Amino acid sequence: MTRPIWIKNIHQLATLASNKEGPRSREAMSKLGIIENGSLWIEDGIIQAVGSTIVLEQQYAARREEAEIVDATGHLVTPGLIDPHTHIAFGGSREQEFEMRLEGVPYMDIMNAGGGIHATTRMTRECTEEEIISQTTRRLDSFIHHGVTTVEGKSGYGMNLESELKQLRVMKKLQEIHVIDLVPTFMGAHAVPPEYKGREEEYIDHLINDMLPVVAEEKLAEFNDVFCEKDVFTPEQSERILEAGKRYGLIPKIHADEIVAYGGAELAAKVGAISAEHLLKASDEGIKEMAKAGTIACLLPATALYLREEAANGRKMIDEGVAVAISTDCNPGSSPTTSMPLVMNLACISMRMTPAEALTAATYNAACAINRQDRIGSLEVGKQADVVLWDVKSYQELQYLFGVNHTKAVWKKGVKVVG
Ligand SMILES: N=CN[C@@H](CCC(=O)O)C(=O)O
Ligand SMILES: [Zn+2]
Repeated sequence: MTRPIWIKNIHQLATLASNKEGPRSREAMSKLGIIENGSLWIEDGIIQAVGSTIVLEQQYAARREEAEIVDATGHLVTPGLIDPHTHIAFGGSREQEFEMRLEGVPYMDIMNAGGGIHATTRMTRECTEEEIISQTTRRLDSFIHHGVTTVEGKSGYGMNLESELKQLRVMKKLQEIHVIDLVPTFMGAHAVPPEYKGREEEYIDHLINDMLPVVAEEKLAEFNDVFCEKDVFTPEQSERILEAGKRYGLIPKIHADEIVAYGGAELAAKVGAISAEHLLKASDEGIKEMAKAGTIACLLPATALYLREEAANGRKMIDEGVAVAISTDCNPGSSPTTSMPLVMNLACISMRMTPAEALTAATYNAACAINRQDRIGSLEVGKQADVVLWDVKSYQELQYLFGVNHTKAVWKKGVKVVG
């Protein structure tokens, strides 16, 4: 039996609790369920009680000696942050491309010349499972130190049956050995591999007929993602791939309208995608359709910054009724960061979201984007005790003091893993 944990005297406890289920948009994104001088009682990895310290002192009067007490005077406590979009399991790195881009070479030109996603695919194919596990573990360690307790991860640097399965199996193993919960997405449609150049439809047939059945059979993924972009997959091809995934129980996600407006947001609404990603160039019509369909916008302001592009219009999306989540997009090319706190800062600075909206986007709405809102994303009785204690007094201060990692302690399923 492990000792209960009682985190008390919390200056500001942002529970993110609400009596309304489902992704939040408009003013619901600003409601953080704040408790001043709050308390959390954690036992068996689960939150047993949430409330003011005065109330929990009475409730647990008979058991206070039993508990390990954490005095959070002067501190903010939030749910563990959730990163709903990463490409975390890969081999190698691409710092020379970073220099090329700084000299002005566009991201897609590098990719079309065989670099970018193709370069990482070559390096990932060459790695053993053990090598990818070791490189990915370093990134997961960095995530947890930034207060992130759950991470979605995509395949897509294999682009053949063997290597796609290798990436997904690596994530399955990491799920067993690392404290972070990893949520796997199949993204065989990250690009058309060079060996299929000019035979795009054949690659799609291969993906649908040979890859999807094995991914589903081995239960290696929950979602199916496509890079719907000019010179990658057209909306029609993307729809075919996502509809095929649905037949295997994989929920659609789409990398949409990142570089050019391409109808990705509209397609996300049409196929019932749980989320559409990037959306820098999403059309007004596409945003409206996403709001109507309940598709979450998963916005990646660190990627926009890194590519020196104008960020997606998060403000407009929230005002139009789209639920917004945010993510690092952690990948070796367009956003090699593991800092969700920085992403929250950028959501405020580059997407004109409020500090409260940024926190909702990195917790509850991020949980919704990976279909986990029943167990994570808010601090409520019965939910997993994924908790972060921050070295600031409020969520406002967390977003204001930007570019700094204020994580002081992290509990994953009630076990202290940082601090
Ligand atoms: N845009 C497509 N895929 C990734 C980048 C992958 C890479 O450059 O390796 C993204 O979401 O940003
Ligand atoms: Zn991505």
